Amino acid sequence: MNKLIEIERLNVGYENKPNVLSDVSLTIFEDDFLGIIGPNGGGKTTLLKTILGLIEPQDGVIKFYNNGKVVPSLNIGYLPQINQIDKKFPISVSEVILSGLTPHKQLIRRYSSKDRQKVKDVAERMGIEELLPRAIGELSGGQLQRVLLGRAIIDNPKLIILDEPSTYVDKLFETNFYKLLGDINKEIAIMLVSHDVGTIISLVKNIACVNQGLHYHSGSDISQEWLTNAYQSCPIEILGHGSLPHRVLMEHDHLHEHEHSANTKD
Ligand SMILES: Nc1ncnc2c1ncn2[C@@H]1O[C@H](COP(=O)(O)OP(=O)(O)OP(=O)(O)O)[C@@H](O)[C@H]1O
Repeated sequence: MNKLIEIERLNVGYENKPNVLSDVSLTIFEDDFLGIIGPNGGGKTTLLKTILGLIEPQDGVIKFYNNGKVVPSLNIGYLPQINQIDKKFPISVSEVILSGLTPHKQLIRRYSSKDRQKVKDVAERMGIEELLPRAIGELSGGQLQRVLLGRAIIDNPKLIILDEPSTYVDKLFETNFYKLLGDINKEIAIMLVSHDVGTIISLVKNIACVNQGLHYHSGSDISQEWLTNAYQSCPIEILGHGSLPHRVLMEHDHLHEHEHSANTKD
């Protein structure tokens, strides 16, 4: 399987908060569906922002690949936490989706009729065609999520990164949303941050637990037993609901997490 992103020995921190991520290594594959779990303040968003180039690491390497060859950058779609969106901003659904077509995602640009057709196609796929002329302030949380997902995929990215997409969203909506993600994952790699472990473990192909360090679980070898172990070494704030898939737990080593688990809270 081809690599898409390779992260080696990453150290990331802030001026007043060093060592948010310590010695983190991770590989994301071309058809990956990678779940990112971990406690509040464990560094999940920091990891996403570093991959997106929004934060400069103190140390370490991030390599991007296209068809197995190293490239300088990658087209990545980002779906922010919904509470980061200012719903009072006077902008329509179609404008939000269109803004996903610009290199720096700025809002002002001239768009062609081809661009507008792309918006229609994406909206159709997301099931939100009727919402296109509406202002984003009029939307429900679930509708807004679809709009943001449309914005994230419109530019044919190799990877989309979703930060807690199910926050404030009802269960029926969530099920449909995850179906949509499964469909998108046939073409695009997905990195999904969630506290809702119960839901994501039935969806993802691999899991990384981020708690200053990173522990990688390949192939979703996840069970109730795994969850108990993970909870000890990578405490997860909100445990998921619904039934867990029963898969065989493979042997794995939590040493790295234990090394870092002492001082990872805010
Ligand atoms: N801009 C910043 N300046 C200083 N410290 C920051 C900044 N952003 C995050 N932090 C700190 O870095 C740590 C990791 O934060 P981060 O948002 O990456 O965690 P998280 O795992 O995404 O948390 P949550 O699950 O609550 O979203 C926290 O202690 C946080 O307070």
